[in-house]
Amino acid sequence: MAGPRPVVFSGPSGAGKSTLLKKLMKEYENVFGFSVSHTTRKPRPGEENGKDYHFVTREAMQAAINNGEFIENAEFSGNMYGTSKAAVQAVQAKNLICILDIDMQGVKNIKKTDLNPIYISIQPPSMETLEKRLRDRKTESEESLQKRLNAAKVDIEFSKEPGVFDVIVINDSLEDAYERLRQALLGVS
Ligand SMILES: Nc1ncnc2c1ncn2[C@@H]1O[C@H](COP(=O)(O)OP(=O)(O)OP(=O)(O)O)[C@@H](O)[C@H]1O
Ligand SMILES: Nc1nc2c(ncn2[C@@H]2O[C@H](COP(=O)(O)O)[C@@H](O)[C@H]2O)c(=O)[nH]1
Repeated sequence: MAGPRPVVFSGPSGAGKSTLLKKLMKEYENVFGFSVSHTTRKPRPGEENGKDYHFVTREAMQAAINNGEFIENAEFSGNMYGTSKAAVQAVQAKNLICILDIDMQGVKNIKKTDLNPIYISIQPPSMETLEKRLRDRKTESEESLQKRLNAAKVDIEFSKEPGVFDVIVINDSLEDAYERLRQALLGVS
């Protein structure tokens, strides 16, 4: 795919990917653009269709996958998620650096494509902190929270595999983590 090298953000649910990438895109709005994924999960308060996600039904998403419209897709915590070719192309057409926020399965699948992104893992300082942040976010049912915490344990181990990620940022203090991210991506602090 043409254009500057995309950036993949991955890491456990609740690690702080959205928080960090929103901060980055606010500061560098003419540099980065977000690849708006599709999902079958219900919108959270404040989330906008077409901005945070394309919120779709399972039937519509499966039909689009079958039609070859997705670069990757995955089932996570009981919902479908996926990156459409159109989402990435829309960012690249503006000559912006495309940012993808995807789970571990997405990382594995993107590695089989020719997208060639920089892979960044955002990790929590501990499982206890992760659980607290997810609970305090108040977006998940107990069932969804437990699924996300179980997935997080696998994700944390995956992130330790040599060569999977180019950069690992531990999101302890938000300001410190942001500075490390900015340094890694732009060489500025
Ligand atoms: N460094 C931090 N210190 C304290 N709280 C934080 C920090 N970073 C993020 N948070 C908070 O933790 C919660 C989870 O962050 P966020 O939603 O960005 O995670 P995420 O990795 O994008 O999760 P998901 O994968 O579920 O979308 C949010 O309520 C956010 O405000
Ligand atoms: N494989 C993909 N994973 C995705 C995509 N968009 C988001 N995600 C990941 O899903 C979980 C949960 O997100 P949430 O918004 O419900 O909290 C998180 O880890 C995201 O990174 C995608 O297109 N493909």
